[in-house]
Amino acid sequence: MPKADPARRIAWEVMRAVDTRDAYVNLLLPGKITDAGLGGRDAAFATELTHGTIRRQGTYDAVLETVTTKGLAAVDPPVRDVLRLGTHQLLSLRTPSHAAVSTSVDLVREQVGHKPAAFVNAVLRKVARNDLDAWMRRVAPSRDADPIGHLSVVYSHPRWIVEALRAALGDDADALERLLEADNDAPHVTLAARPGLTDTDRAELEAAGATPGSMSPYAYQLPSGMPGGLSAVRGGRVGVQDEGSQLVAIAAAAAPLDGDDAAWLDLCAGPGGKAALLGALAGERSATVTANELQPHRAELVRKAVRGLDNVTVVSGDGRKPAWEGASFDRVLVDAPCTGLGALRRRPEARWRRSEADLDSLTTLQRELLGSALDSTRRGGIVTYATCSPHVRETQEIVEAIVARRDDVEVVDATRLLPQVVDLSGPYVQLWPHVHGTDAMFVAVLRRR
Ligand SMILES: C[S@@+](CC[C@H](N)C(=O)[O-])C[C@H]1O[C@@H](n2cnc3c(N)ncnc32)[C@H](O)[C@@H]1O
Repeated sequence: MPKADPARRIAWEVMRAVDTRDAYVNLLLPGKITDAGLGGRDAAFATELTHGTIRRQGTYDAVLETVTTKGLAAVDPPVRDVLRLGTHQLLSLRTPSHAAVSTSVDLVREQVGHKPAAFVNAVLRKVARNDLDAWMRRVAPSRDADPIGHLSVVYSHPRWIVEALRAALGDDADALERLLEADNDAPHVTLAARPGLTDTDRAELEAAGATPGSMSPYAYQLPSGMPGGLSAVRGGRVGVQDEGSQLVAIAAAAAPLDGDDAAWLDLCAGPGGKAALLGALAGERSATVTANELQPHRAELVRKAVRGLDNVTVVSGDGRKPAWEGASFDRVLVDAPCTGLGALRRRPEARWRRSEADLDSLTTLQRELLGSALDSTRRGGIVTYATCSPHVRETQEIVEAIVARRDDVEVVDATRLLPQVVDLSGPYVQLWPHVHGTDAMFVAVLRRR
C-alpha cells in the first residue's frame, strides 16, 4: 500500500487535533514539521496546506455538501478532513487533479482504512470538474438575495463574523470584501526590534533580509518565516510581533501626562509581546513596569519575553482584584481578552472556534478590567484600552459605557499619538489588515481626571 505523503499526513493530523481537542494550529504544527524532519519546500507546503485548508473550510464545505449524496454531516469527521484537504489542493493550489486525488486516497487508506477510499476518490473527482470560481457561482447564495450569505461562503467566514465586521466598517461593502480577502492571506512575519538594539543586531537583521516597517520605528518585516535562528531573537532583544501590536504599546507610552511618569502597569500581559516593548520604552525614561497576567503559565511566558529588562516585574493575579495598593500607576495598558476577530489571518482555526455567545462573558470581563485599570491609575494618569478585535461591542461600546458611567474619565484623541498612521478617524484608533497590513487592533486612550 503506498504511504501517505508526510506533509499531507501532518496537515490532516493537525486538523484532527483542532477538531477533537481544540488544539491551536500555531502551537502544534511547527513541532510536527520538525519531528517529521521536513524542511524548505516540504515544510512550507505542510504549513500552506494546514493553514489554507482550515481558513477556507467554509468555502470547501459548501462545495462538498453538494457532491456528497447524504451531505457532509453524514461523513465521518476523519474522512471529511481528507476531503477538505483534497479540495484545497484542487481548488486553491496548483496541484494536478490526479495527484490531489491519489494522495488523498493514500492518506485515507493509511489513516482511516480501505473502506472510504472509493468514496474519497469519487467525491474528489466530482470536485475536480469545476474550478473555484465556477463552484462559487453554483454553490454560494446570490449576492443580491443574500449578500452576507454570499460573502460568508465565498470568503469562508461564519455569517456572524461577516455581520460583525460589516458593522465595524460602517456598512462599507467594498471595504468589507477587501477585509475578508485580507483575512485569508498569510501574514508576513513582523519583528519588533526594541529600543537599545546593538549595531551587531541591526547588521544581523539586515543580513537576514529584514526590511523596516512603515509605521512602527521598531518593526522589521522578514521575507521568510524562520526568525528563531537570529541571535537577537534568541537573546530576547527582538521579538515576533505584529506592527499593529507595536503601535498599541507606542500609543500607550506616547500619551501626554502631567507630573510623574515613573510607574507603568500592563494589566493583561500574557504572553508578553507588549510588556517587552513597553518595558524597553519605560526604560528610556527610567520608569518601571508591573506586568500582570491571570494565568500562571502565561505569566511564565511574560517572564521569558521580558528577560534582560530589569525594570519589569511580572506578577500573576486577577486584574479585577489587584494585589497593588490603590491608584498608584501613572500609565496603565489594558490589552483585554477578546474574540480575536482582528487576528483571523494569524490563527486559522479561530473563526470556527469562536461564537457570538462568547461576547457576553468577554464584554463583562472587558468592562471590569477597564474599570479596575482606571481605579489603579492616579488622577491625571493615562489608561490605554486595546483589543485585537474590531467588534463594536468589545471596542467603542466598552469605552463609551465607562465614560458615561464615571465622571473621572476623559477620552484622549489616540490618532494624534500615531501621526504616521493613515486613514484614522478619531478619537479611537482602529487598524485594519486591508488598510494598514496589520491585525485589526483597536486603541482608546483615556485620562483619569
Ligand atoms: C489579549 S491577551 C494580552 C496580550 C499581551 N498584552 C501581549 O501583547 O502579549 C489577554 C490576556 O489577558 C489574560 N487575562 C484574562 N483574564 C484576565 C484577568 N482577569 N486578569 C488579568 N489577565 C487576564 C489572558 O490570560 C491573556 O493572556
